[in-house]
Amino acid sequence: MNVIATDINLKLHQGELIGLVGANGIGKSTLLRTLSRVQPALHGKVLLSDQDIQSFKSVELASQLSIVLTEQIASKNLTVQELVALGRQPYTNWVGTMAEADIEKIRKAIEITHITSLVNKRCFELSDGQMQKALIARAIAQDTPFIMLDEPTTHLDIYHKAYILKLLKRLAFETKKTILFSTHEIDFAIQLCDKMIVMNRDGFEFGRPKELIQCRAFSSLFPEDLILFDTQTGSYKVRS
Ligand SMILES: Nc1ncnc2c1ncn2[C@@H]1O[C@H](COP(=O)(O)OP(=O)(O)OP(=O)(O)O)[C@@H](O)[C@H]1O
Repeated sequence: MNVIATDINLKLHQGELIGLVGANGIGKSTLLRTLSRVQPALHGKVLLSDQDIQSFKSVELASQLSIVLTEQIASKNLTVQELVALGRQPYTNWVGTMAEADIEKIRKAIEITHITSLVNKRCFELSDGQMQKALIARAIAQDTPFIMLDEPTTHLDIYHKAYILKLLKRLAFETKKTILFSTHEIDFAIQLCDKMIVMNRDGFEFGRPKELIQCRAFSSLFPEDLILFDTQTGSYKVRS
């Protein structure tokens, strides 16, 4: 057995956008999968609204927590409209009948993720970035108090990276959701997140981006032979 990370102890609050950063292979996806019950923790507890996550029934958990993983979805034959509609599954009855409110949430999720022109396309016809936006729309349609996303902006161009992260920030603030996402866009995360989790070989640091800059959390994230963290601009610079 390979233990990825230990002694992770933190509390996330309503209305916060939290970025999870760290080098390749450090354990960001593993942490998100563990927090969302996709895989079991080797040790310790995850509490959601003070309740052990293990004690939730699956459908109950799906109404509290949505997760966007990087893995491919099961059926790429679905249209974008159908994929986003899956977000409403935890709330519909056993035949999947949707109420007006469900349809409205799907419409809104499609609109704010800028994928209206894609609704009738099948998922296999989408580019990676378009697919990423459709999966984010599905999580938004699910409308849970807690949203987790594993590298939600990987395939997006720089404009849409900023757009999606700002959208997540607005969603967290306006709808009082807790949104946790992993990312390699450290400079965008520093600018937009309320809090960040920095995973490194010695453990993890958790706090507001400004505090993390001050305690040199970003400076010690990578070997300093190639890149240096500039505390003034909050970004990495290539060594000349
Ligand atoms: N299915 C698996 N089986 C065995 N080991 C795995 C598996 N998935 C990941 N690992 C290992 O677990 C460790 C953490 O991987 P994880 O995917 O959580 O890292 P990450 O921080 O998300 O990395 P990246 O930034 O590259 O996506 C890595 O060392 C990886 O090799």
